[in-house]
Amino acid sequence: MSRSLAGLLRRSIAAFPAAQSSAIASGCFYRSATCYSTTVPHDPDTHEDFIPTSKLEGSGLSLNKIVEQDVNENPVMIYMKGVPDLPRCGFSSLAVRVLQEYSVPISARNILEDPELKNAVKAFSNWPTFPQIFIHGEFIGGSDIILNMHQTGELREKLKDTSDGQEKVE
Ligand SMILES: N[C@@H](CCC(=O)N[C@@H](CS)C(=O)NCC(=O)O)C(=O)O
Ligand code: FES
Repeated sequence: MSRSLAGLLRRSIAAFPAAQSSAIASGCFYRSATCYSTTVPHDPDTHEDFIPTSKLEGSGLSLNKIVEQDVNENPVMIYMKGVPDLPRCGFSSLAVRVLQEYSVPISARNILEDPELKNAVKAFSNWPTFPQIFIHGEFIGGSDIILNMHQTGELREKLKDTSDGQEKVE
């Protein structure tokens, strides 16, 4: 593992000492003000003008089709909280940092921007949490799995057919 990635793993815990015990209990490193793990319940009394809608729906494709297209057309696709340059959750941040160890293009969608997309991705993969990573159309899993695959060398194998998908040498 590169030194930067090992550092990130340590900082994920160390940066939030006060929240550490509750964070570990809840699975949330960013608990308190910046945690996005809660789902906003749909209020049946909300006027339909204010019900969250998907930005992607205007494309004419169903959200399920959009996800299918995303994962088939992009060698590495991640659905995450935030964007690769500004992850909004420690788990998404970790997954991006792992993928950035390789010279592969990373395609991403921010599910925080689109609750409908978030539900569509969960239904597509049958996986309840984010991040969600797909490689060559295959659902891989979340941050624990991608980190483990990186550590065992399995990720390098998976990415080796992707254009210049070699682990970066540091
Ligand atoms: N162990 C998981 C951690 C991911 C996780 O627990 N994500 C939570 C908090 S960000 C989540 O997505 N919860 C459901 C949601 O927010 O809709 C992994 O390996 O990816
Ligand atoms: S753990 Fe809180 S947003 Fe991901």
